[in-house]
Amino acid sequence: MKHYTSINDIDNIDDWIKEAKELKANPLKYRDLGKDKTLGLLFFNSSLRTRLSTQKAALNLGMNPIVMNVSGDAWGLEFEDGTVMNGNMAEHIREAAAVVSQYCDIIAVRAFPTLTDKEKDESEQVMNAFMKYASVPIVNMESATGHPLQGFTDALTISEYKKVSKPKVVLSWAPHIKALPHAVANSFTQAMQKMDVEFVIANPEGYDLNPEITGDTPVYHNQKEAFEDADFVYTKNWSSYEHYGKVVNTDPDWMITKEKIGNAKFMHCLPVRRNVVVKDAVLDSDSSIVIEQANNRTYAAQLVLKKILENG
Ligand SMILES: NCCC[C@H](NC(=O)CCC(=O)O)C(=O)O
Ligand SMILES: NC(=O)OP(=O)(O)O
Repeated sequence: MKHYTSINDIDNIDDWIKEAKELKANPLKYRDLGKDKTLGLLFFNSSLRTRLSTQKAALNLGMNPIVMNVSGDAWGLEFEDGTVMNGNMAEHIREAAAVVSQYCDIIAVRAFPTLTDKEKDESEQVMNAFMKYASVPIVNMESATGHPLQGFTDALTISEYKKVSKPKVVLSWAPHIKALPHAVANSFTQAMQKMDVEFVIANPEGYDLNPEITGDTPVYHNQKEAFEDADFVYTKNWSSYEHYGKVVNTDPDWMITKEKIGNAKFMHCLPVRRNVVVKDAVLDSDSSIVIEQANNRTYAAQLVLKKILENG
């Protein structure tokens, strides 16, 4: 594998899950694979889990991680071609990506969407510019439309906790005060579509995800109906896709409660706002597997880095 920018880069999710479980059982087995190799992590946005688990994954493989907060610390980056750069942006991505490629053997990038310019977000301008102008492999640490390290982590976690061979998995929208990206929901959907699970999505009217991603997956506008016999309830807020980037509903009736989820396991990528998205009683109960889910971020990232290192 050269780059890892989408769930579509996973050739066989069952094989990947098996390999990630082996890494989790023996995380230092390949500690010489990345010896003297450098992983550069570039953050255009905040992060706790991705920032730490991806570094931990690199360290487990013997790599040296170096981290930069691009927004604020680096020069403002211009992504448009042919512009007269007489505004705020001091450096073009063409030079920046080429230069960082000289220091790093793999570059990982986090860059959220604008949520105002649908066309620009869907063009994955930042991720694609790095792929084009860097000369080393690129890893997506959450881009405008996808969070494939999270999506694969979620598949691994469901595989670990499932009690039946084909569990029912529900992706449920929940309220939030801010307009959030679609990336996590998109990658989770794509990961579930590759797994042997019964997968459905629950969201209010006006919150249907990009139909090109949801495809044949059933979408319910009634949360109760969707939650019937669920084994896993994966919760995430996202802003409207149809009314792009807008918050068109904050109905607290969509918040996740103990009563609603019954015996299902509760999942969330984190960070999560307590008592807005989900009640304390869920997060503080045995139903919640969010901490182990976050633990799995390390092994998901480790497998991705391992596959890229082995390729080159
Ligand atoms: N990487 C995991 C989620 C990141 C981001 N969440 C956030 O921005 C939450 C911000 C807040 O709660 O203020 C998202 O939804 O894509
Ligand atoms: N789930 C996740 O990506 O968390 P961070 O935003 O803290 O990295």
